[in-house]
Amino acid sequence: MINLRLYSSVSHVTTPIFYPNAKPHLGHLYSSLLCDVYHRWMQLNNAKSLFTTGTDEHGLKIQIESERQKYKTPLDFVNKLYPEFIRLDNFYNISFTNFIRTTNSDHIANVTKLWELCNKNKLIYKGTHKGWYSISDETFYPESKVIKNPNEPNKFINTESQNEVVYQSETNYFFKLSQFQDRLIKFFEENPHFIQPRSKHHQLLNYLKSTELKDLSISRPISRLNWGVKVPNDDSQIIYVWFDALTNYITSIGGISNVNSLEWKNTSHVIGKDIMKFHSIYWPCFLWGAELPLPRRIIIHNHWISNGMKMSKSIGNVVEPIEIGKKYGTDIIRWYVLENSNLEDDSNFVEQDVAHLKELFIGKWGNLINRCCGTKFNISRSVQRFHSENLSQEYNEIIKDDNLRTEVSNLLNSLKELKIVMKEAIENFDYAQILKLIWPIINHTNAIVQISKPWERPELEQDLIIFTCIEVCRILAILCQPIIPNISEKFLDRIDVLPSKRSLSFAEIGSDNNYGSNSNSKGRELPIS
Ligand SMILES: Nc1ncnc2c1ncn2[C@@H]1O[C@H](COP(=O)(O)OP(=O)(O)OP(=O)(O)O)[C@@H](O)[C@H]1O
Repeated sequence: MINLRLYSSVSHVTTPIFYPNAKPHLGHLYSSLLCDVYHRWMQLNNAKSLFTTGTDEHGLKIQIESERQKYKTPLDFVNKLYPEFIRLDNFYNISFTNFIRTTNSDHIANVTKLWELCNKNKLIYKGTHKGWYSISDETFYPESKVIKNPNEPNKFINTESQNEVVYQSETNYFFKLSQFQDRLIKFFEENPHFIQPRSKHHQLLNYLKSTELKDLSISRPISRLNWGVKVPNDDSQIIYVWFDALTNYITSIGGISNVNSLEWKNTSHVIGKDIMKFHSIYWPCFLWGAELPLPRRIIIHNHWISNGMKMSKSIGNVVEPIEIGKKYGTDIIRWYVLENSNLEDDSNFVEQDVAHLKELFIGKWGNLINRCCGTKFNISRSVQRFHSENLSQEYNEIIKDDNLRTEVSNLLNSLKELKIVMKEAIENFDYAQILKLIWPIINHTNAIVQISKPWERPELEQDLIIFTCIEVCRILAILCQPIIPNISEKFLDRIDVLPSKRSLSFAEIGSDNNYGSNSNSKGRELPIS
């Protein structure tokens, strides 16, 4: 049991678990970043926050790739590749709290248990399955979605993902998915926020209303697929990789016995649109089939594109995130990726824009802090003098210039507005909206230093202007910790903000009455270079 008195709330966010069939790329980093910012924000807000990621290690795609690369067993193959995902996370400060590997024994026990619960409820039966299977997508496609491959006339592809399909006929276990069609439609209609963004909710609802759900094959004969969890009481069949993979979300909260927990009720699954059918249709039905509650919601994001196609391990059209992070800095990439994407649209990676962003960080934001830390000023004295939540009287009395007073008041209003927008935007994973508001605030603060020339003003006026500008820098650095943890830390260190005063409650004007003690000394390093 969680002691809620210690926390303002409880939250759990998950990335998809990724196939370790090759090294991760920018797309994987994107899903992880969306979750990391949410998780860090929750923690900054004093919430108990869990963050699950991991690797989906079973299935035909892994089996085939491991054979192709001449590994002794698929386990040897995934053992070699799963650390690459952890390496990427560590490199980018992705602060997951739980890493699930589907080859772990506790996970396998959960998959077996979920199967048994669905079976007990008479939702699983044995039958013959004929159809077009895509190994790459690990799914069957209906005849209507299969065409000849225009480049290789002897082969076939499906029209959804364009990946190759092969015809298979075999004995499988089936899940009675068709029974859940009306319940799904009703649930989506009554819970329009379960699938976000709204466009995806409508897309799924339209699909469900126009397409008859067929029962789903949820096992493969061991002769075709041997790398996976065995069907309980039938050693000749292996459980379908999606039934296995989706269960990881329950493994991460401590297993099926914990699904009535607050963590589960507050779980947000973040996924790419390529896997929305599995999460939005199959997953709720598997859970209902076992009489288990659903998570809070599913957040679906679009893709990073390269050469006009989804960036993908199998195609190889990828941006290598560690290389690019070494070149520009991980926080610059974190910011770039989040500022140049949104859930609704596909995004293109443009390296020139990353270089430009880095210049902005150094030339605008870093420079603003350096200016305030100049030896002509005294941040500590300014803070001692003016730390107060309401400075309007001081501004009226000390700053005689009407124009400057108006500029300062507008600046402080945009800072307040940012905090309000941030709360809602983070809840909706809409980070670009926040980041676009930050540069105008920095530019505005720089302009105020430029036009007011505090170095030419009497001490009291100078201190008030410096106090205002450095408060903007301090508050922005506190608010941006979830997005750029390293750079924010450097900024806050540079102005000597105590580690105990970096939580969200200190992101208010005047809330820290004691910082900047040594900031205007000569010889202090630049915050970023
Ligand atoms: N181009 C992309 N843009 C955004 N997210 C992506 C992208 N590629 C993968 N992802 C993330 O990874 C998930 C899929 O993981 P997976 O390991 O199957 O990646 P993949 O590169 O598409 O793999 P493969 O090419 O082997 O099919 C997506 O749902 C999404 O969360």
